[in-house]
Amino acid sequence: MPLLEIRNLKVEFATAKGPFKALDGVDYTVEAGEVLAIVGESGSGKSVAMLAVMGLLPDTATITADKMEFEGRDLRTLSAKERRKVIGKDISMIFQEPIASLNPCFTVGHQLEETLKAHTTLGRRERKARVIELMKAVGLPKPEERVSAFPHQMSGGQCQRVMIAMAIACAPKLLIADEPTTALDVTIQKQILDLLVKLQQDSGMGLIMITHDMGVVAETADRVIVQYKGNKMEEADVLSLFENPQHAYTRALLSALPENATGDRLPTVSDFVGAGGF
Ligand SMILES: Nc1ncnc2c1ncn2[C@@H]1O[C@H](COP(=O)(O)OP(=O)(O)OP(=O)(O)O)[C@@H](O)[C@H]1O
Repeated sequence: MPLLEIRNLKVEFATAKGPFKALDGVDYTVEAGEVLAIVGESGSGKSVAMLAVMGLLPDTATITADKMEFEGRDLRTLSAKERRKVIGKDISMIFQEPIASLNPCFTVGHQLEETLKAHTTLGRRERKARVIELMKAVGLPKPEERVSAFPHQMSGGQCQRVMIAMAIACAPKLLIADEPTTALDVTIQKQILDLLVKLQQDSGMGLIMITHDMGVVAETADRVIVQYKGNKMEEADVLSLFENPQHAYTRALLSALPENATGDRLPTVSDFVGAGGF
């Protein structure tokens, strides 16, 4: 049984200009221990799809799917209470803006402890020990001191490490990382990607990596879904996708990688729109 199995997921938003179809019938399957990358440019519906899984879309969204299962449990029919047991514990998510995702009023140690309080039965002393353990696991220096730091006293990369610590606090079976390195400096991006891959390999959790960056796909993924304007263009294992891309849009994304540059200017996807028939 797959960890996550979604069939024909559609999301439509009610907007002032009328209904807007953000996702138009996409399938996603993630096996236990697998890294799936969902790649596509801005607006392709990558985030919307995973926010639908997490139940985090606003009321203006209408979500339909023929199947939406986590470990065989139907996510569509879970009560709010049952959903809280799965979301944030078995499935967790990290976002692009680590500083904005943390509460500025509380220390990072407190915020990590709150996550443990919500989802585990650990006592106070055990929680404090686990917080230090988690901070070590994500490579935060001097965790005994850093527990008392507020988010604004940390760098973006360190805040993302805290967010990752929060996300793995309850040993999730599936972690969804939505552009986890986009807001960070280039040198830090690589460190955070390496950390995510290491945590995934050590724990065996499934990982969904949402990205617009084929470089990130190459570094992390086992399998790749390429999305464009709410539709799936292509799905393949990572080697086949890079060696033998089937769809013109995938070739467009690949040609935007710096190592594939031929002229004095990098091509963009818009150079291919129309020509490739998508
Ligand atoms: N709450 C909302 N109301 C209306 N439209 C929305 C809402 N949230 C997202 N959309 C639209 O849905 C489409 C898909 O958005 P989504 O955030 O999933 O794109 P994405 O591929 O993740 O790109 P990005 O990397 O920019 O987030 C976009 O056109 C976006 O404007």
